[in-house]
Amino acid sequence: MQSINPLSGSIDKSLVRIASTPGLGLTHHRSSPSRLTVKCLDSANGGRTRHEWQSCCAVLASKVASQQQDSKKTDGGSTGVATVNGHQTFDFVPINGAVAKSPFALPKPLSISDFSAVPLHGSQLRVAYQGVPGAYSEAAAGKAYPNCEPIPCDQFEVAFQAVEIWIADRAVLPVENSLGGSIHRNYDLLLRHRLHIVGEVQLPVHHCLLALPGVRMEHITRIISHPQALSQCENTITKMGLNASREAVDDTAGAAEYIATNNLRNTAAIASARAAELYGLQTLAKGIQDDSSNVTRFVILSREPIIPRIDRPFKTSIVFAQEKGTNILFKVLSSFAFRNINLTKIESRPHRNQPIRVEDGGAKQFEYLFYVDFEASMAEERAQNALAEVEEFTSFLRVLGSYPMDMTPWRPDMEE
Ligand SMILES: O=C(O)C(=O)C[C@]1(C(=O)O)C=C[C@@H](O)C=C1
Repeated sequence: MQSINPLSGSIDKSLVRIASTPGLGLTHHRSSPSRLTVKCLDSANGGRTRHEWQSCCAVLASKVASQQQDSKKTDGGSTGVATVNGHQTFDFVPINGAVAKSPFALPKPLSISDFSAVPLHGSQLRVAYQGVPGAYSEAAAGKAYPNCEPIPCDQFEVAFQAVEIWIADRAVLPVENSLGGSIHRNYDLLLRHRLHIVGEVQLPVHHCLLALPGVRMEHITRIISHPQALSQCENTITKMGLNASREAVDDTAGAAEYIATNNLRNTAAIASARAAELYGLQTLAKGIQDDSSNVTRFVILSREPIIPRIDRPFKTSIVFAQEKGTNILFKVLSSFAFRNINLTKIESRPHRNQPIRVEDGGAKQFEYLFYVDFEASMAEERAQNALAEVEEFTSFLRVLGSYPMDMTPWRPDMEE
């Protein structure tokens, strides 16, 4: 996945393949066995993908530039960026002396600093998720697209960007859990980015307590996991009577990997059964979520919206802000109630562009953005009428997506 491959120190073949793909607006030459110079041509006629590639190159160029600073400081690697005749030109050179840190030959998550390779091979859908292999988000990607190529990303934002710059075709991101509540970060990112919700996945989440082989419950003094997973198991862990501190890490499977890589015999991870398999851990306890029907809801994001239909149940997600000084929430909710449109979710978030309104007399009011999901397709007249009405009361309204509902029958034994 990376042009600069930190494990082998060689230039990734996929970058050469990409740079060789006709119509992408990129040219390249190998200036030395370990150096690849890629040039972004403004005049290339690459069709729909050309602009995306150019923005990809711009991102790459700036990331490579910052990597250059870092690598000079740390391991002497060099990466050059220049603008030549208005074209962005950049060299990829392996970072010297980089060695494999993990004993597991699994894909390393994308991070902002290494957006670089965009494989365009075959027709397999590339689905970005946050976390490392074994994360529940990876399972959600597999449920949505069973034959996809899952692309691990180290942050939610990276998954959004991976789709925007065509490294991935879709992103699958958690938005709420039946026990832990909303994943606020993703609500904020939905607004900041221009991707469309094209589907949802509801995934039963069954947590396990994992530790190194041979470690017993009484050895555990620390439990690490994703904050959502810690909160979903809070009561069960307390009831187990473990005298262990709890620490938040980026994702559940990452916690398992961390224990294995660092041979931590006093630490347990809350993660999936698949993470135990992947990272060679044993299961101390399973089904430790506080409710057996624990479910996380994920949204599927794409660059293009889908055409809403009426031949199957659809959901629509919107975000809106109120007119200054008016209280519109009741009116908005009535627009749906009068048309018998069921609301499935409402979430308020700070209006970050304008968080405070100072009223006459000095009182400060917090400003909010409201996210609403309702059970109707934008192809239905009642939904269109409801939104036309909502638009009258609001200063800002955006449809985040109209998409098929996940109607998978729920079975308590469905394990992830
Ligand atoms: O850490 C993971 O495995 C994730 O996929 C993230 C996440 C989340 O953000 O809620 C997804 C599902 C579970 O609810 C716990 C964690």
